Amino acid sequence: MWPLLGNAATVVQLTGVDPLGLINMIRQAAQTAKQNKADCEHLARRTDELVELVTILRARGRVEPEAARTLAALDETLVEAHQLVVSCQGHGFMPRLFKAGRNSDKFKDVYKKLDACLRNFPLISHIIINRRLDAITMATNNGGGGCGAPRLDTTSTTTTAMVVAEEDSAAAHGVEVFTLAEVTVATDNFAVMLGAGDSGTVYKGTLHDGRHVAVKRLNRSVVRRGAEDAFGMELAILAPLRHHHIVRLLGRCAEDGDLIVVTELMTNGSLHDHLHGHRHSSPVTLTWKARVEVLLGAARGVEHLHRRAVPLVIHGGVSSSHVLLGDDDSWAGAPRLTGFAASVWRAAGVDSQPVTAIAGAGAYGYADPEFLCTGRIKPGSDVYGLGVVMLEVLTGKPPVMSVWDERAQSTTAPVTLVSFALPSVEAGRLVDVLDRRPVVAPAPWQLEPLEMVAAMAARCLCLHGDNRPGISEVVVNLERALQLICTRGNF
Ligand SMILES: Nc1ncnc2c1ncn2[C@@H]1O[C@H](COP(=O)(O)OP(=O)(O)OP(=O)(O)O)[C@@H](O)[C@H]1O
Repeated sequence: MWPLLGNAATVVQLTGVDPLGLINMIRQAAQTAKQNKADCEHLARRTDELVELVTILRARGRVEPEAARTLAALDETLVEAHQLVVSCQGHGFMPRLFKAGRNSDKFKDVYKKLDACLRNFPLISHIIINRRLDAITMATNNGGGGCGAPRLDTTSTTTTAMVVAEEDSAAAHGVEVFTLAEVTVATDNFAVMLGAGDSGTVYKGTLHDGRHVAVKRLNRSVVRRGAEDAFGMELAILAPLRHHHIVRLLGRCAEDGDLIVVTELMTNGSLHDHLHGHRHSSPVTLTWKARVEVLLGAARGVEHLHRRAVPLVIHGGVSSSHVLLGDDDSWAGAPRLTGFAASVWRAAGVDSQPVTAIAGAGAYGYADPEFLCTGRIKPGSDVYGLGVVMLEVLTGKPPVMSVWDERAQSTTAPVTLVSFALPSVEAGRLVDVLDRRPVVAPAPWQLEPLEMVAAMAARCLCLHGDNRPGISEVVVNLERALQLICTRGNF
């Protein structure tokens, strides 16, 4: 189709309109379409979803041959989409060209082409990063010592490679590079700890320009195979993500064996701390409205990763510790996802994909049972994690806990929240496990929206990923539950 794509002019370049301009023109033309109005508007929405991708690719400047081929096909499809929408405006010679009957086939054809382009991008990113890793590994192993020089151990080689490989991506997305001295000053020598996770410890900091930030420093004393690789991967995956419900990556530092990620500060900590910590009067524990708002925000973040991010991402670690809450006035409506160390780019054309040793599908209590059996991760693994978070929010209980055994007069060995609460939910007895902090004795009209959330949680927690709902269905369900709560008095 486009044999010399590396350097060849694309259709868009030939027509003199850039892809963002075309997307805009499609949007405008759809508004005035007279025939196939619904199809035109749908097509406009689909092409609107490409704005992020096109912006990122333009920011990169240099385009690899694989990406150039797909970009050219995308350009060509955008031109076709624009012609099709214009043809539906009912004047000129185009309407004669695309008769109504044939138009529906034309729309299908354009959707197919758009899908084909979008499916290619994760694969392309994968190829490009692997190629860079190979080149860097070869250079590191051959360089400096010549024949007989000792080979670096694979972990540190891969680490160097990952860090360098993410540099292109991070730089293209405006991620700043900080020196260790700058980070040390910003954090007052790592004085205030915000939290700690599997891959590092997070500190509070203030940059020279006054921005408050969270600084995650890989805990190098923890010998965890692959932890450093995860760090580089986290940067590469997080750098291009821009969404209201995903924490924003601001900077990084790789110096003197220190690997540091700088993100925006989420001043109200994690959902886990609010639900299970020692806060006496957290707004999350006070109302069901706030709780469902937080769930909805988290679900929207996952929806972005699964359906709109470029490349698509599987989070791999959805948990209440990875749902962060922001400013006082808007925090309940603006939770953001973090914890991307186990994330992977979604592979094209497969239902599930193998993961490396460093990635997974959730910590204990959150892990997708299908992943535990097969070792393969899929978007449904995140839906399972979100199902556990939904149960945490409904019951106020942590993902793993001990329960009091009346007969033995002692606490049991730790059990998961799923095995503790799901039987009651499935039996229609949510009240038996419902958290009483927001409403001590909920009336049936208050229980109804919570039962909607519980029923959705139960579906998210199906053993087989294929039986779980897609993330957009979860979002719609939570929107409905929230709407019901709001119309019934914001309890
Ligand atoms: N941007 C932030 N603002 C405020 N607190 C944060 C921020 N990032 C992390 N934290 C705190 O630090 C804790 C651990 O951070 P994070 O989830 O990134 O680490 P992690 O569990 O090691 O992640 P991963 O699973 O990616 O390794 C969080 O639960 C939260 O309490």
